[in-house]
Amino acid sequence: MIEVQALTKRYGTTTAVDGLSFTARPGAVTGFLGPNGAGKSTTMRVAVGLERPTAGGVLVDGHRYADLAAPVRSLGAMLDARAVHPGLTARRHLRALARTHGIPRARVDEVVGLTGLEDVAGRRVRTFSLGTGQRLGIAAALLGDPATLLLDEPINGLDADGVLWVRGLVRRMAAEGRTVLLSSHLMHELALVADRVVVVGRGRLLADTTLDELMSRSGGGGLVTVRSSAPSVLAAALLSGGAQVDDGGDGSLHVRGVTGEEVGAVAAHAGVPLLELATRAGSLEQAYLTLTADAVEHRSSNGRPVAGATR
Ligand SMILES: Nc1ncnc2c1ncn2[C@@H]1O[C@H](COP(=O)(O)OP(=O)(O)OP(=O)(O)O)[C@@H](O)[C@H]1O
Repeated sequence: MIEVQALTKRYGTTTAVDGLSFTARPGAVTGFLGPNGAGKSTTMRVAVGLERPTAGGVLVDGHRYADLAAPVRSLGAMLDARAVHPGLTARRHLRALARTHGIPRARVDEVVGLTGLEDVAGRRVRTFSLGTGQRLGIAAALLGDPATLLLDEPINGLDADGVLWVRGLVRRMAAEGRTVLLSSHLMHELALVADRVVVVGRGRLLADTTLDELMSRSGGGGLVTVRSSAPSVLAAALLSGGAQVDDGGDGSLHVRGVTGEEVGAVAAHAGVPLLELATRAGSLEQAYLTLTADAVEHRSSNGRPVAGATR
């Protein structure tokens, strides 16, 4: 379990994390989401004792990282997959880590197997692709068979196979009862894997919620377009049920605040035959963009956040 408690971290005049509190619980994948510069990496670095908090702190299974009896067995972290000596082979790198932490050599072969690195374990790290390097970073995080796994942007730069693999791995880890905290600046990377999301912007908590709750904030799951032979009767019935209704032309209505199923049920109840019904998904991304709109560091001239902007 990871408990972030009123954490503040300042670098000179920059406040990277600003009174942040949330808990990542065992048996679940917690997505840690926020635009570039939101403070995710800083929070994770504090969790593993690489940074000293300005105020508050992070507890791992009830203890500060520095006070854990066997830190790598409690918490496995991948913060920067490139932080490996490029001249070492993957296996030598993992063996060196294992030796430092008193982990048996046999565990190295286990994590090499778990991360699909068998064919490249004898190759020097400098020859690795980004995706293979990420796998090695995750292998290192798994060495101590930790109860909590902390991965900073593990999906960044992976190909489709790699993305599926990371998703499968973290789901398995959570199913085994482990705590998984996974950061990303992209909602769609977490949408299929996270049980909960903690959304941060400019170091502050913006939401700590389930994906369903987040989606419902954007207006009941998106837009439903419905065409019928009696649009005004249907519009009246939908409005009286609390939906937002706009005229879409051609006898069609644009409906927000209800699901497609609910529109169908209202139409049946009102005795209005439907000619067409379409729902538009993707509102989770919209909910996230709306939530973080004020926290994005880089904007285009039209005031919209620039997709993929970096610091
Ligand atoms: N060592 C440091 N010295 C000064 N400022 C820092 C340092 N580390 C981070 N910051 C600043 O703190 C803020 C939060 O950075 P952080 O890397 O934690 O964000 P992030 O959410 O992980 O973003 P990204 O997705 O870009 O990695 C940024 O404004 C960053 O420039």
